[in-house]
Amino acid sequence: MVLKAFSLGDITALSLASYQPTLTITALFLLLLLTKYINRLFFHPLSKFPGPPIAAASHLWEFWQDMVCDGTFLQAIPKLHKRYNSAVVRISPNHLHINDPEFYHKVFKVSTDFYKAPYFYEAFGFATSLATITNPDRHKPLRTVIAPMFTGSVVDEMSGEVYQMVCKATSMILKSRQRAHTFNVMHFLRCLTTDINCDLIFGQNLDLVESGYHSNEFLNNLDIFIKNVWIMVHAPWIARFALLLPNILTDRLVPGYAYFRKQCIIWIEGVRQRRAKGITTMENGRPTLFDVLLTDNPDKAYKVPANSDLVDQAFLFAIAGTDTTSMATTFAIFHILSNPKALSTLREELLNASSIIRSEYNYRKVRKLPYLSAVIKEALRMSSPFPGRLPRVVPPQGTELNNEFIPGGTIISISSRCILDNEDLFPEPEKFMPERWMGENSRSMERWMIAFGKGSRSCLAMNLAYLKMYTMISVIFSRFDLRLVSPTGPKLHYLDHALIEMKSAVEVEVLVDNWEK
Ligand code: HEM
Repeated sequence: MVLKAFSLGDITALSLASYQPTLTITALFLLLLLTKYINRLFFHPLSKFPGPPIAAASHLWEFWQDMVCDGTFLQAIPKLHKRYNSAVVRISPNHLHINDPEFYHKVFKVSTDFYKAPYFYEAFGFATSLATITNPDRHKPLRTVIAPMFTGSVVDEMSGEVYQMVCKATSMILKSRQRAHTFNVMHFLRCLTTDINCDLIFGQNLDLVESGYHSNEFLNNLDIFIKNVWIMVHAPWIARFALLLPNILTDRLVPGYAYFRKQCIIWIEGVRQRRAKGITTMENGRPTLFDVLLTDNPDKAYKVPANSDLVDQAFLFAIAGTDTTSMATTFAIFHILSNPKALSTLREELLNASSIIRSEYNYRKVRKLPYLSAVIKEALRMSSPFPGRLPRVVPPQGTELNNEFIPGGTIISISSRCILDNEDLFPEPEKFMPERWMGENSRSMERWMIAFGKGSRSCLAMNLAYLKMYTMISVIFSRFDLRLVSPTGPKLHYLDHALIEMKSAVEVEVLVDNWEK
């Protein structure tokens, strides 16, 4: 009995003694955390701005929207601005979201001193690419080397080839139509844009259209990568760590990532091997983007970088050139087919222009067709493939909005959806109205065509994106009478995964092939 009492007392005393340091450390840690949260909530320079207290105190709110609610940031943001009745809301301890169209032009302009935010751009796993470099002194020279590949006149020269690829692709629709009367628009356009893109960037054609536009490993892995993109942003150390592991483990940790890098290495190696044989251009005499990137250019102080930097570049162009244009064009096809008036106006314009579309494709003239141009702008407005945060850092001297000072170093975001759905700029924004880009307002409206961004970091390949969109839409609607099978509702659903991830599949049926008649 004595022994038992002694043992129990002793054990309790002993365990308390051994737990004491752990308890003290835990208590200290919690106290530190609490002090940090209280400081962020009440004494931080951004505490004067409204927002959910959880967002002010920790990164949990942003994490919750991205990871747990799976890319619902876009829906949550306008609600916050409404709830707090403010153009500025705090969405993270050091991050403000701003809903003010004029302020957009202060940030997204040529020679801006609001630079891209490293926490975001460097986390995607291709940190030295043109789009993700945050340091302007490294970005500007690289852009000068790549930009000549995408000028208006260079892109004009590609129009014949792109037209041929689009025509061939539309013929494949008919072949597949013999098996099934409908086709998945997004899937078809992704295969087409991937073929065009790989040709231009690496001089290699994946032949996705030719092989009956079946899903392939590249597109499957692109889907997987985009689906999991927020893991990279919220836990960037995972990607860094994953890269040190064998590919099979990397793919477990950040799905799609290892495949993508491996595929980029194969493409770049293909260009290297061709060049080693003395062939420095494609058959059409034009160099590919990687012919340019694999050549020192002393005039522009460009030296071919390390292989990992080239892979980053390939990674960016493989993603940027594929889903962006196909998504915007899917939106165009869906909305045209959902609006009988838009469909008949477009068909009439294209019918009258058949000499510059069907007989001999003249892109310079096609891109001046007024209704087609308005349709494309409206589709870009309604889709905006990069709809959410494109965060920038406020320059050291700080900035001002509505007489409120925002200190230097603050991260700010202006989601393009907030501008493109702004009722003052675009009345009844949920409606597809190409006419809003026409008539006497058309020039002033250009200021709000922000789907490609604006300024020094705007889309480098805007001309190419337009070429693809004009050609795909003009050929498809000249050639076919189509019927929308699904969705039959007024909206396309998508999630914000930095790039949009489509949730609605647009299914269309070919009724008549007008070019067969
Ligand atoms: C409808 C189609 C497209 C849209 C709406 C679009 C939109 C954008 C936007 C908004 C940005 C700026 C992103 C930011 O601020 O972080 C951007 C950058 C960029 N885009 Fe596009 N894009 C499209 C197609 C393409 C295509 C087809 C390519 C390449 C083949 C491309 C290559 C790039 C590159 C390289 C940048 C980085 C430019 C820089 O920072 O200097 N884009 N794009």
